[in-house]
Amino acid sequence: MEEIVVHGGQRLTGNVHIEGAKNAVLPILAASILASEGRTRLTNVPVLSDVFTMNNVLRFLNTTIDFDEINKEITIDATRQLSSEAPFQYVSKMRASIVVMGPLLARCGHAKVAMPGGCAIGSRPIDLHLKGLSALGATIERHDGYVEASAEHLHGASIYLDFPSVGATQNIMMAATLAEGETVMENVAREPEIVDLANCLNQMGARITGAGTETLRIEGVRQLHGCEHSIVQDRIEAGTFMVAAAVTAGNVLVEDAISEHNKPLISKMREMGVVVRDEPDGVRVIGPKQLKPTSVKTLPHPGFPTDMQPQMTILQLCAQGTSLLTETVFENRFMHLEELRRMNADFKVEGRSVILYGPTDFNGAQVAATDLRAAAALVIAGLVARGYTEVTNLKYLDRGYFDFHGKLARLGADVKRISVPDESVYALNSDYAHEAAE
Ligand SMILES: CC(=O)N[C@H]1[C@@H](OP(=O)(O)OP(=O)(O)OC[C@H]2O[C@@H](n3ccc(=O)[nH]c3=O)[C@H](O)[C@@H]2O)O[C@H](CO)[C@@H](O)[C@@H]1O
Ligand SMILES: C=C(OP(=O)(O)O)C(=O)O
Repeated sequence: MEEIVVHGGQRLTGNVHIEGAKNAVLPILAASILASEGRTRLTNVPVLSDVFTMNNVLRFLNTTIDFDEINKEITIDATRQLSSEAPFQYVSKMRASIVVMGPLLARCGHAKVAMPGGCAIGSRPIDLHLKGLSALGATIERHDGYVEASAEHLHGASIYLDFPSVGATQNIMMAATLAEGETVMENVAREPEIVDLANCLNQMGARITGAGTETLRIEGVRQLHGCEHSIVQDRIEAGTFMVAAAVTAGNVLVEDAISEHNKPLISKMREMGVVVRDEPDGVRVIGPKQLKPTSVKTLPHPGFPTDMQPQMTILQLCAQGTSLLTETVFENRFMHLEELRRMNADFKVEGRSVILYGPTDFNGAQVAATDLRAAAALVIAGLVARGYTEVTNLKYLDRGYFDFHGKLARLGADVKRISVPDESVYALNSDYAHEAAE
């Protein structure tokens, strides 16, 4: 197995490059299913395990995928007759594969997708996805762990989402592109990744307006075709490096970051005493000697993103005083905190909120990532801890960060990714990682 070993205490300085967004490329790959004519070429594609998983789902559906990892480009040919079943082996690996449902239904008149189930951060039902597809005319059946949607033809509808779910907005919007007539979706997700998906769909010939607002209007068309599209920058990766820079009292230019996409994070960081400024080539972050405490509540966009919550708790734990964080989007996204307790963090969870007692004198420890953003948060804690921090379970990190340790090392962090012997052997040999890191 592999782990990241961080020796804390270095200020981060320099420039860091940000990849295309995982949460944009995954639904856009699913959207490529809709192109019955021509190929789709995506650029600025992040090289992530989730992207490989989505490529495998699409291959299983009978598309041809060519991933040029060096140039970060994917070409998809979905012009052949497609299979309409996404089995458990893929959907269980990555929940986001559920977004093939809308495009498959629209393109094939049928979609059978394994129920995604929950994950470490919450239960994650898909009732809103199904409610929307059924409003477009699909018959929905659930059996043997699968959900099956069928429709001879889809028709436009008025759909109000009870909650602005990102995945439901994407699935319904994609299905509606080929429905007959107009679909009006209200209370939809407004994330930049929704806007990127709508832009790509429009280049494929769809007629979508209102992306980025609470109401989407989709005028159905008969057919979509391939296009060229560059994936939007990853605001969560950018935000993660902003936090890493701030917490180490560093000075980092996060290249090509779009500050408009990270407004709630930047506003909180400024409140804590961090200097954040737009520059021609990106966003510069300069961390103060002492951080001020603050209160944060996660919300759908344009509120504070839940995907930045674990990283934010590190900043709060380093602040001079008591901070509060309330997680309203996922019911179980505090698991990184128990790991941080081993690094000397002091906090109290009360329902959906956590009171964080700073400043923390973090000490290095062996910690295990429980999910994607928890992994990043633990590495960031290691950057400011005394001694060595060893972060395991890197399969989570690899879902959403390309070369995370390499980028941190180039900013001056003392960090390495190493192979260690099997866990059981390793437990008897705790000095191994430190020796390997030196
Ligand atoms: C691949 C991708 O883009 N993932 C992002 C997407 O996930 P995802 O699309 O799964 O997130 P949603 O916005 O759908 O979920 C948000 C909340 O709505 C609930 N819900 C959702 C759908 C539904 O039918 N019923 C329901 O109750 C969920 O349980 C959760 O509590 O948005 C999340 C919220 O910003 C981010 O954390 C994820 O990184
Ligand atoms: C929760 C996340 O992703 P996913 O929805 O793919 O699990 C994330 O990116 O932090």
